[in-house]
Amino acid sequence: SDMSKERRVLQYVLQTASRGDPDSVLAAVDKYGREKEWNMSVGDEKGAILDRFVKERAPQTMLELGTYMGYSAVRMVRLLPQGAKFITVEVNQDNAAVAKEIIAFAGLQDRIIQVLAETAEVIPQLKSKFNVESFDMVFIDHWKDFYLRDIKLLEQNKLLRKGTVVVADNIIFPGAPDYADYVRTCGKYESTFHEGKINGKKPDGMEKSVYRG
Ligand SMILES: O=C(c1ccccc1)c1ccc(O)c(O)c1[N+](=O)[O-]
Ligand SMILES: [Mg+2]
Repeated sequence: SDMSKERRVLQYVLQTASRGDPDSVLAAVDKYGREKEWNMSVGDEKGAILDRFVKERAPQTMLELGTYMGYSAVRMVRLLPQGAKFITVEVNQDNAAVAKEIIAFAGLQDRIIQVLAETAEVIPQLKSKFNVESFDMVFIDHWKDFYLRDIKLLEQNKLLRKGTVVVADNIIFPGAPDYADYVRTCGKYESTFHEGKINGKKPDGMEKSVYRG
């Protein structure tokens, strides 16, 4: 069968970006998405907001739910201090394989732990399997109807602590209304919405929720 869209993006990155240069990798994914085929990476507008959150929090431990092609993993790890621990979880084998190549091309393979699993399965194992006490920051960007289930799993497994910053993509499109309602009204988070368009046109945004501990 012919190449998947994700493989076409990878080929474009390998042919046009500079090895070991994360910014050129991000620019290539964004350019391909703008000029050729849209892809569901967080992109440059919401990505710039994410950059600011990462710089402000400077997390030593970070978790991402939903690697996809590795765009947001590259985006965030490029801003982390060298010793930081970054774990990203993806259930789709083909996309995880593309992400592995994009992350390696960006030169960040030694700073990213990729896990191929369902998030509900791996969240309860993170402390034991990956020697994590708790996360300073979490980025949620996988299936929208799993957001609420998984933030509750993170709470129950004591993986959040006072000041943990939880950022969730796609609050408007495709939307995660039950998640947004929960973080805004349960009393455990200081939650704010940050508007950011998809591909410069489609209204969307991310929710930033700081755990009160
Ligand atoms: O689900 C979609 C989707 C829905 C409909 C059509 C295309 C993609 C999507 C859209 C934008 C995202 O940022 C994103 O993370 C996702 N996703 O799959 O997780
Ligand atoms: Mg998304």
